[in-house]
Amino acid sequence: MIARVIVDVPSRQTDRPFDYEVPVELAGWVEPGSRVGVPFGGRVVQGFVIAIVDHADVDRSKLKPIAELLDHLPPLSPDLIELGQWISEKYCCPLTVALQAMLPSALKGKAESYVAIAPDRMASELFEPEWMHFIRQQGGEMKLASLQARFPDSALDVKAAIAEGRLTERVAIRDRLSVRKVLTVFPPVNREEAELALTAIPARAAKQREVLRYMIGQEDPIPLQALIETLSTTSSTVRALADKGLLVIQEVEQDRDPYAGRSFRRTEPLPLMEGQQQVYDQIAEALDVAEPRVFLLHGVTGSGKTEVYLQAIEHCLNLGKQAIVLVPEISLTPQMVERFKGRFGHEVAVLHSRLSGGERYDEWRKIREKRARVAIGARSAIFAPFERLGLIIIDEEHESSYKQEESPKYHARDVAVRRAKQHGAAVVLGSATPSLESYTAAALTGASSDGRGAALLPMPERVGGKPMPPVTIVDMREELRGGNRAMFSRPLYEGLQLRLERGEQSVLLLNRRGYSTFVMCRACGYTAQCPHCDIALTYHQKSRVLRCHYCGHAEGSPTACPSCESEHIRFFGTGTQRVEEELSKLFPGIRVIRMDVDTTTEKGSHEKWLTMFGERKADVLLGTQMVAKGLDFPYVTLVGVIAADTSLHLPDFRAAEKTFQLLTQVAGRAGRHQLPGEVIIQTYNPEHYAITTAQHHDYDSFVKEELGHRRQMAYPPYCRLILITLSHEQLPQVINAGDKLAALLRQSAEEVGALGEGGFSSRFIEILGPVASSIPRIKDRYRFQCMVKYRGNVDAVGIVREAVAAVARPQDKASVQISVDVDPQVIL
Ligand SMILES: Nc1ncnc2c1ncn2[C@@H]1O[C@H](COP(=O)(O)OP(=O)(O)OP(=O)(O)O)[C@@H](O)[C@H]1O
Ligand SMILES: [Zn+2]
Ligand SMILES: [Zn+2]
Repeated sequence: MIARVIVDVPSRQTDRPFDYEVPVELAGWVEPGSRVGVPFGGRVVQGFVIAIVDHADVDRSKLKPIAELLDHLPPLSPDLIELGQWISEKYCCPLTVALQAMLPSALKGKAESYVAIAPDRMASELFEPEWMHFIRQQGGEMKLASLQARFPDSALDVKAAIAEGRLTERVAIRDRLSVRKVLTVFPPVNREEAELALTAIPARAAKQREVLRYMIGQEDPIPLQALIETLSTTSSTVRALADKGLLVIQEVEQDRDPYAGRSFRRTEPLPLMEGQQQVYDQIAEALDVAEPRVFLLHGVTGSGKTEVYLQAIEHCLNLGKQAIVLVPEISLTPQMVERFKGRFGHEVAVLHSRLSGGERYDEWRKIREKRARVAIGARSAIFAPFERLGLIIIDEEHESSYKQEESPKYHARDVAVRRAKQHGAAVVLGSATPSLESYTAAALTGASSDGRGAALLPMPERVGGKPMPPVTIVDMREELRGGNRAMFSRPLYEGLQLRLERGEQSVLLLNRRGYSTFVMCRACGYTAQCPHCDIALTYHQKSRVLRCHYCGHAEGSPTACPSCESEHIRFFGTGTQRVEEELSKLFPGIRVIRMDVDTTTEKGSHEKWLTMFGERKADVLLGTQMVAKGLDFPYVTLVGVIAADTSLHLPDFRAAEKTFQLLTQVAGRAGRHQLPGEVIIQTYNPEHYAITTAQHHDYDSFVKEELGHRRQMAYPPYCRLILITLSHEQLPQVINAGDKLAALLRQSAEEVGALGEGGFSSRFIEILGPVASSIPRIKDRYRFQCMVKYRGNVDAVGIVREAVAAVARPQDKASVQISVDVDPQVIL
């Protein structure tokens, strides 16, 4: 039997299966999806079996055997392998990178060397070195690294011993994390016998008596540690009883449950509103026929999308299938999880990046071992290892965080559609502000069963006919003319004042992108820049440190200008910290919760702040994008946006779309319950269509206007993009490689005969660049980019793959690095 293995060496040359012999003792265990350790280039590396075949491509006698099998259940299934192949093709990345992305990081094993005393040397020798004696004490085998740590001078001797055959070396793949096992004490099986034994225990072993008596009275096994603590005894006492065969101590697998100790109030399905019912019926019908279908649920904020998701999932489970719910990382709050756990209890597995590696691994195993039927999580939860998927829900489908920014640069929305096709599952994309891509796909094509296009499901009204909150636009230029230089306009100031008086709550959004504090000298104009990246350093007030958000470089903040020695060096910008200060100045005693990257890095902090706010322990929730999504607090009656424009001027063709989405989302946080709400948006561009349409909650008008611009500039959804970024420490090298790449791309584009056929023909390809990236240097590497725009039946990815392969020389570490981003979301 021969196994085709994808080795975990991510490079272009190794991105193909290699054949290995399956040793007899592993036959029947090794299957497609198995994770194995295999010898490769003089090392042992981790790999995935993607197929079992009878004939090898090479001379069978030359095949090496698989060194070890890493899990008894294969972590990947054939459908996930196929999905990985699709990702690797579509997003131009090595297959192993795609496969590894599907698994919790705990399963990324690394090779470790072990040394063992050779079998014929097991009899202890008279004059052996201390380290050899030590290995013997360890049972004859131990980790090489541990031996070296203990005997740092032994390296040469150990090497010699291996060469002489006194020691053998073995390499094995070890997981970074493993199943957590807890030593557990089991009550005696035969209680009568134990009672008898109890009387036989001598009086001087009183502690043993006590432990045994206690265990006789127990129904369930108890963790050893807990037993020791309860009876204030020692492990040797318990072990003594185990040695006598009166108790059993065993390792028991235990889950690290991040939600342990929290109870979730059981909720019942609500009777659906008419709008919800219509949408639900269509989804339920698709689930019944089990055909792959895509729906775009366009429901305004507060229209009750989540209830529809919950009932659709219930229907899916009743059909004996499983469901995946994707939500953006920052919306995955306890509030959100609670809504799902409240309905489906412990059958919900939660997967997100704020869990520790171990917790993530355990949640993943819950799915793998069929203990969970619903997975809720961020982007990568799309790979939840379910076998019969019925439904995939993507909430806030327009969120750019569904696109992974590092390899594999996949979009979870596209992966979802593909996975649904494999399983005959339905996909529901939900949003109050659908991405233009999804919206045009749905509006133009409607539903079709081949998994392309989508059926539009509108929910234009809030639950119970609650009105959308009125939105006031404040022109900050007028404020300035009126003599107000503060960051709060008079209407926003008065609005906040009123909420404080009434004991209601406010949410303040600081749209912070590119808007953090920076350091500038007022005398000479010097700004503090990162020495490794062409970007200004951000000032962190608490630690008084300047930090680069791209490479992590940090330095103390200067007291005098490094350039002209003037003392007029100041911190500029309006970070959340400054808004917070301003609030306390204007409203003494105001209770503010600030949520931004600085206050939410600690594990659980995000949750802590939201719970506090929900319990009305603060008057204002102030934050970045994090406060815009999914929150549902009954006492929030004012939403203020401090500066709507900051995202409007980014060098990104989606700038207007992102601004509109953010404003609409944050406006939707107000007045969702009994109390009526109000929204105040401050801006320097009051007539911009992204702002005026958001004011009127008018998605259709926004889309119409925005599509006009996209069409004119030939941007998505009127074409597709591939962004190729080249980087190198030396500028001439990057420019050279960029020119070469662009020339090759143009040549292939010409060959397919669609080059420059203009913006509106059904088939075209256009090569832009090379130009310097908008951040021209990151981590001491210069960056240039080429952009491929294409439409219609053109294999642009194929063209790019070939051109990149011709320019990149990956075996040469000093060569230019090239990264390919298909359907990029961020173009910096
Ligand atoms: N059928 C129903 N009957 C009564 N209340 C409902 C019903 N459906 C939803 N609700 C309530 O309406 C409120 C808004 O619903 P939900 O949060 O699901 O809206 P949403 O569309 O997901 O909003 P957003 O996109 O703003 O997050 C919630 O408090 C929810 O409990
Ligand atoms: Zn200066
Ligand atoms: Zn930097």
